[in-house]
Amino acid sequence: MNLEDAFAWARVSIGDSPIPGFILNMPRTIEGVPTELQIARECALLGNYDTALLYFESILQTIQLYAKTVSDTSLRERWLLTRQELSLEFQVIKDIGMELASFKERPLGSNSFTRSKSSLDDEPSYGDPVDKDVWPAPDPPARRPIYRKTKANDEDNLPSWARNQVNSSISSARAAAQRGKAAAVSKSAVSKGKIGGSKSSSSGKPGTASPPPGKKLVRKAQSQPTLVDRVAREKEDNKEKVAPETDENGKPNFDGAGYDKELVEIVKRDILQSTPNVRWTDIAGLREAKSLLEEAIVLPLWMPDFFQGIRRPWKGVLMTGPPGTGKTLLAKAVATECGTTFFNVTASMLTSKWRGDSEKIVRLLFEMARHYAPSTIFIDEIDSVCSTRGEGSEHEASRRVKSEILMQMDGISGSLGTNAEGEREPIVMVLAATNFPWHIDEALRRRLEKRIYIPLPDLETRRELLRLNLQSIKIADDVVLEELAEKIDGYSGADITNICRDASMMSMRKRIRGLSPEQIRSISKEELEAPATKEDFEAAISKIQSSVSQADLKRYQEWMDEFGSY
Ligand SMILES: Nc1ncnc2c1ncn2[C@@H]1O[C@H](COP(=O)(O)OP(=O)(O)OP(=O)(O)O)[C@@H](O)[C@H]1O
Repeated sequence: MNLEDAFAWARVSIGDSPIPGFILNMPRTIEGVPTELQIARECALLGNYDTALLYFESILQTIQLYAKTVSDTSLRERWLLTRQELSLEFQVIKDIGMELASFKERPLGSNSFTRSKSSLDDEPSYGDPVDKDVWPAPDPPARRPIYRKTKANDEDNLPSWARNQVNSSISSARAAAQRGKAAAVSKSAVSKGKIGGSKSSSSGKPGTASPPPGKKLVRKAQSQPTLVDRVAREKEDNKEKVAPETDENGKPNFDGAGYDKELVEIVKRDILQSTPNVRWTDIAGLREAKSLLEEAIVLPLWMPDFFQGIRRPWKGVLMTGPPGTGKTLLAKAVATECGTTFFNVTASMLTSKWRGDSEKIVRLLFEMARHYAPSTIFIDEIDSVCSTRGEGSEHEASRRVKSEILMQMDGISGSLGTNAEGEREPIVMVLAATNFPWHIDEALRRRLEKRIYIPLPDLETRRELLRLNLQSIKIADDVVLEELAEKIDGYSGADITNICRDASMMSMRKRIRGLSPEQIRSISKEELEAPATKEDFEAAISKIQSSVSQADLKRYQEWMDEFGSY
């Protein structure tokens, strides 16, 4: 369908039917988008907001579906950006439509708009509002003509002011499209049209044929912001409210245009952690895991030319193992030590708190990660959002979130090549953790190319853990860390931290037993901070059992034998 045909169709349908059937039958191809967009904008210009919105919806959907099929990240990003801009336009048109509807609901009567005989027989026309200060001028689109198709020539049925406007819009749109400046199309088309007004009336000189009805109102309407003004203003607002110029590191702030401001704030506040402040030295043992993570993340940053082609960096790393073994700490240390921006997401955040918005959050998250690259996205408890697909109990929303994560991970090129603009691809690494690796969807498992096991601490690590945990408290001379470390075989790092905390509070508990609140308050700090004894540690160990069973360990071993990738 060429532009004229499409437009003729659209014009015929305006007024004939609230939902023109041809829209529903329209082929949804990406090639059809420019034409559809042209029609959508023309419909908006002529005040047929319902039809314009239908077109916009179809366009947004087409772009979204198409973007999913584009493997080139930068190209896909550009499509998604275009989609964001169009959805802003869509929103503005929707707002205008709603505003207009609210005018229509007001009764026509003494305190409303008066009707006068129109130069067009079948067209409603409005005179001046009775009280201009109280009642705003109705939006000119309310006066839109109802066009009817004739055998002779469709355009004959258009009043000349509208025909001139449409023709000039189309020709300028064509010219601009040829120059490849799509943005200019809307600007010139809309500003010329002033949404249902006319060029001639804007200059105060009526056109050659009958001027548009309700000239005074049209003039008044011209002082109102145009579609383009509103889009531009909304973008400005977004920038002002969402994105100050630079962050604390002097990096340009993420421009959340096109996204719900609240979502951008949520991600910035709850997920983005620029400095998690955990060092390798804060983590006991796990030497293998540390060096693997370093290799996966630091080396590609240091030697980008080496990590090309088959040696591209890993897209994702899965850390699995019993609970409390330091997986979260490792992820934080990666971000601190490697200087990457850290996005800390727990899957439960996505599945509960923002149900409904979860997919948008995932999209936003990856977009922000690319903006602040090099970035590490840490997804804890990934099994709860990416469990095996198609299970009966699977919720539709979590299925969509899962698909979005997979799609976004595919978008991480993993190569350090250059994009169409000659810029280096941003490095975004997904680091996931789970205590239930057997629940993970196989498609996700494949994308998490490195799958490493974070084990229970061995003897040396347990000793180191005791040392780390006890460095800020006093311990009695009878405490031998080596002996203690042997006694707590089978305990996780988190269990050991609990034991140390409990033991360090034993002397205080003994000291305050049987005392009144008054007496407790009068105890000196020195007395309370008596060193933890061997007896205290033994009491703590007898109270706290290991949180990991042998059966669990066996299951991890079996899974790693089958799917592990070091
Ligand atoms: N290797 C370690 N070095 C230092 N502290 C550790 C280590 N392992 C565990 N801990 C302690 O255990 C706590 C829990 O660790 P972390 O949250 O990293 O475990 P996790 O494996 O992510 O647990 P979960 O699977 O339950 O989320 C830490 O805050 C820390 O006190």
